[in-house]
Amino acid sequence: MTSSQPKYEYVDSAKLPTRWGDFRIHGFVELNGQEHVALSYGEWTEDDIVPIRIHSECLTGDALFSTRCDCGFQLEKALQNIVEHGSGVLLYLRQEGRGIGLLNKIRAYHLQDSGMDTVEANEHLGFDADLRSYDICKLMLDTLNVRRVELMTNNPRKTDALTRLGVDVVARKPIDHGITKDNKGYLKTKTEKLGHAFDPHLLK
Ligand SMILES: Nc1nc2c(ncn2[C@@H]2O[C@H](COP(=O)(O)OP(=O)(O)OP(=O)(O)O)[C@@H](O)[C@H]2O)c(=O)[nH]1
Ligand SMILES: [Zn+2]
Repeated sequence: MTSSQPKYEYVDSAKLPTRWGDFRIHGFVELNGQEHVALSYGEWTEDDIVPIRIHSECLTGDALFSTRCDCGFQLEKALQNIVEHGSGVLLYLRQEGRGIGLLNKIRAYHLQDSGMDTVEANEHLGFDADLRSYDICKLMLDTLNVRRVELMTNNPRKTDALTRLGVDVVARKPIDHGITKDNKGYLKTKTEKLGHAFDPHLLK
């Protein structure tokens, strides 16, 4: 393989009506076969600031209604925010379990059931705390003609990654939805060990 070969490519787009409004879905694939999607809503020009969310796959939270994390709540809120604003993009990255995969996340949950926190559990299994890469976001945003964004996140790594990729992150919008008795400890650990920007009053 030569270094000039693209690592990812755009595949196709289609309509995607949702509970909140009519989105379009855009498919992308990495050379290793990993598939990702972006949802877009409304219209913009390349000078506009577009609200976006980079969402990491969480089967348990996004599809199975888990309250162990905040993912499902954030996903819904992001789509609602986009429709309310009238335009925006959700990048749905298939990086389950912060990149360790679904079954390893279940192993990590089991360790957390016995008292470890989310970072300790990853490390016990031989993984770094966070293995995610955001490089494909650049191709996704370029394909959708998005240059300037308001990023919905509490995770400063996402802001830094987009900025390094040449995306103009004009603002960050906190997304503090879905704090439950089951995930407060997890969110506190994210704040203390992973640098997430949660309002400490919300986690009391
Ligand atoms: N390894 C591991 N992954 C987890 C755990 N709980 C949630 N995840 C994964 O973490 C990812 C979501 O990351 P979060 O740290 O919740 O949030 P974030 O995406 O970094 O930040 P926000 O943009 O603020 O939501 C998803 O891929 C989840 O599957 C856990 O205990 N262990
Ligand atoms: Zn989750």
